[in-house]
Amino acid sequence: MAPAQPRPTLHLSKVERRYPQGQGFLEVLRGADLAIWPGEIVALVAPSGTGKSTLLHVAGLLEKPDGGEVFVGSQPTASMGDQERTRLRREDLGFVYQFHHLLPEFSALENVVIPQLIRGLPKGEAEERAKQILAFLGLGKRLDHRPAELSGGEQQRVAIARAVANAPRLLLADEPTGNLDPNTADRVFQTLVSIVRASKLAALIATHNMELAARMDRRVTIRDGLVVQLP
Ligand SMILES: Nc1ncnc2c1ncn2[C@@H]1O[C@H](COP(=O)(O)OP(=O)(O)OP(=O)(O)O)[C@@H](O)[C@H]1O
Repeated sequence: MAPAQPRPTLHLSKVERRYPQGQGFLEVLRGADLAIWPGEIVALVAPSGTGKSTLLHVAGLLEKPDGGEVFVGSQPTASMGDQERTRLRREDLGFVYQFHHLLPEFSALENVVIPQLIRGLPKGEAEERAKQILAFLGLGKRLDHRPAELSGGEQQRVAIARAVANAPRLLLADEPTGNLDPNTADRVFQTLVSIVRASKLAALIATHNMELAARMDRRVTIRDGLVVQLP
């Protein structure tokens, strides 16, 4: 039997997305194509207002495309129902945002454990895994701290730990270091890359920081509603 063809972890195929504007529509994505392969870290470097968040929302199955298809692995998602999309999002995708969105009343450990419990993992296993990931990210001594008792960089590392705890296939990050000073941003970015590499994930990371973008495997931008490769 012929070996299975390798597939991108994420494949946006001719994706269209438009929003009502006045009498007509604002065409934000007009047939955007993007494939991200296992283990690849791709930077999305797009000027404000060109559709970066729209692309991340469509890739993250938070918004449905108005045309085209979004494949997560081999699964086409455009015609999936909400329940199935939620399941796929929970199992296959991890999200990191500019502001960490941690649960303020829970500890660092609990913030990483809770999404795993929601997915159905036994508590002991979820805690063990959370401890390992937090230790890998240099937070082994901060397990019991609540978000307000952590520095900005530490909070963002907890958010990264939470995003990878369910062993997603794809990590989507929107300005994950945008809220941090340059030195902390650099350290957080390094830990993000190291955990993505160690877990053999694929990642799409939106950033305005060209220095960080230069250290990723590939850079893309959005031009006239299409995804364009940058040098
Ligand atoms: N729900 C919506 N309804 C109407 N227009 C929208 C909606 N969401 C986004 N837009 C418009 O679509 C365009 C692209 O928005 P998007 O948020 O994707 O930009 P962006 O590149 O992420 O910008 P930034 O970097 O400033 O966040 C913008 O002109 C925005 O005003």
